[in-house]
Amino acid sequence: MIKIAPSILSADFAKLGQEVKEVEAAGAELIHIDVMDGHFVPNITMGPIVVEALRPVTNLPLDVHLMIENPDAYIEQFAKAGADYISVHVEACRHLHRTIQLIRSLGVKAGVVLNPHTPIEMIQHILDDVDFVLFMTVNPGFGGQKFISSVVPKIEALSKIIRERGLTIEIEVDGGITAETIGACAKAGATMFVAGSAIYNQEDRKKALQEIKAAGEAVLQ
Ligand SMILES: O=C(CO)[C@@H](O)[C@H](O)COP(=O)(O)O
Ligand SMILES: [Co+2]
Repeated sequence: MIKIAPSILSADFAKLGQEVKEVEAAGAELIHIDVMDGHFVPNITMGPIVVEALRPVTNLPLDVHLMIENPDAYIEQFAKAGADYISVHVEACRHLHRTIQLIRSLGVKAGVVLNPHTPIEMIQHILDDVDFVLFMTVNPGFGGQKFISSVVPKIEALSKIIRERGLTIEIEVDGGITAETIGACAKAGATMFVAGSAIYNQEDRKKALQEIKAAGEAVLQ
């Protein structure tokens, strides 16, 4: 089962509600919201008020990707605003276990994110506590970057650990996902795929989304 999470970072911010509705109608499973603070990453995007504004616009789960320093200070605000999934970067958390517990205590699915260069060993002691792991396949900060294929063996290695330990953790992949790159990640064990520019920068978003999903499902048959 392949889930597609369009990233609104590549949407038209002047009509965000409509942009979300369009990908929902096109068959998206989640809406991915990239939160950037200008410190952890060199870009500034949106905060809890955008999540709150989008909450009544869609029935889809809101997948909030926090690329911020000190995420603990904002997690409650994002949960109250309507986030269903919240992920934090292992590189931004001083007390990762505490942060993950905080997310879960608010009734939100908790995820941990790894930058392309961060080894999976960094999260082996948190695997019992997370709902999902997000692998960055670009350096975080911007949409429209090139997929970094050297991340795929890390996805494969984590899938093996998840299987061996009998855990129920979903693997999400974010960055440069297209109909060409999704297959290798799906084969490696990922099930949730963020796609920003490959959907929103296309004339026919529905066609683009369906092609990406079909390419992911094709390798599983
Ligand atoms: O978190 C990020 C970037 O930091 C992503 O969610 C991007 O928004 C994905 O965009 P594409 O690579 O699919 O264009
Ligand atoms: Co993201």
